[in-house]
Amino acid sequence: MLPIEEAIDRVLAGVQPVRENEVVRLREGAGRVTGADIRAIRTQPDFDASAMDGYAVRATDTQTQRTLRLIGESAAGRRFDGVVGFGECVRIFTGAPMPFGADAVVLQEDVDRADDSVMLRSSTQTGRHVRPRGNDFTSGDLLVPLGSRLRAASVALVASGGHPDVVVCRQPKVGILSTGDELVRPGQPVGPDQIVASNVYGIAALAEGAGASVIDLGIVGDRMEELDRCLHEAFAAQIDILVTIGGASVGDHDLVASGLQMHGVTLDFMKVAMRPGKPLMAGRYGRTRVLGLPGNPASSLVTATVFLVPLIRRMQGYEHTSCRESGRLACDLPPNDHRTEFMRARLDVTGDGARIEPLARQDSSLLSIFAQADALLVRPANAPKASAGDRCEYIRLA
Ligand SMILES: Nc1nc2c(c(=O)[nH]1)N[C@H]1C(S)=C(S)[C@@H](COP(=O)(O)OP(=O)(O)OC[C@H]3O[C@@H](n4cnc5c(N)ncnc54)[C@H](O)[C@@H]3O)O[C@H]1N2
Ligand code: MOO
Repeated sequence: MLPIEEAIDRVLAGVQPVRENEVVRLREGAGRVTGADIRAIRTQPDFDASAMDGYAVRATDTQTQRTLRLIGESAAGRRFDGVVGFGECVRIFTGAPMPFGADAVVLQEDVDRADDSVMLRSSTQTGRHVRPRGNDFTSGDLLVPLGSRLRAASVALVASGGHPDVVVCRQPKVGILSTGDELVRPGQPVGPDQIVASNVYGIAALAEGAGASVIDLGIVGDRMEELDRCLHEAFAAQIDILVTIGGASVGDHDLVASGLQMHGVTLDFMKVAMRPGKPLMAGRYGRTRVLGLPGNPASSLVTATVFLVPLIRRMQGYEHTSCRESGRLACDLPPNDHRTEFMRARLDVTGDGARIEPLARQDSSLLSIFAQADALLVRPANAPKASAGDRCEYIRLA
């Protein structure tokens, strides 16, 4: 059986980022990867602006004059058109353009006012409480470089730079095919001996969270002709990654490995030294990467977290695909065998760092337990017994 690190390396080997660009509305841009350098097409602010509510003054005047004459008002969106002369001031509000002649703002808390007379309690200096033109950025400045994931602040920055749309890389396209005679869709009548196909929902959520677009390719029964027809349709859909669920093990009805091979998929490996998720296939069909995940719900979610998410990240150009963090065990653990174990666990992050405690039941069919887990505690292959307080690695679950 292949060690997990080697299996991950082999899945990621030679993966090229998707570099086909498309233009999306900015509201759809969050989480996407930029396909070009994004430069400002305006200057922000495009005028010297007040940073406070108060009075726009000529700083030098305040060295000699403490009483100034109020000659108008500058509000955000509606500037004062005149010029501030010697001994004069203008009422001003945060974000409003500085009037010509004025070069500082005195806070309203620091004056006494009687009608058109404004009495300053102290002098001020040039530039005080003024945001100069271009304080944030200037037209032509690089706002977000090519290949960056657009976060909340970056989409706001791109908007501020004057762009209603943004050039992004096409998302990696993942097709998910569920296999098994026993499966029906949620909401459909569940016959005797049938269960609801649940894995596709969890895996689609993981894939979309990692930045992919997902097509649900449906459910295929345990018959070779049916599987072959579905694979044909799947590859015709121009997907970057095909994920199959179930039928990956050694039972008489586990047809996926032979079905994939008959269809022309080159399988690189079919088993990994991990728990859960031992029956795991990886291969290629032309430029499409193929992952054959096991059917047990926890096994499929763990293998998707460990293999599919990094593959999607690499296809978006991320070098760092591993999301392991370090914490301390909350309890003792027995020695591990030759399979790296991913234990569904509770995470408690306090000022002293992360404490991590595996949940009591680790059976790979238990979605109710998985849904309570915050993290996967990683027990390396052949790890000796460990004690509460020992360092350990974990993968935070989204
Ligand atoms: N003799 C052996 N038996 C098994 C081995 C082994 O090494 N020798 N490996 C076991 C391990 S480990 C796993 S994991 C499972 C994986 O088997 P498959 O990938 O072939 O999965 P299935 O048999 O199709 O299904 C297993 C289980 O999961 C349910 N399932 C399947 N698809 C879905 C779905 N889309 N949503 C929800 N649940 C699903 C299915 O009904 C089964 O209960 O094999 C062990 N056996
Ligand atoms: O390795 Mo299987 O994934 O335990 O259930």
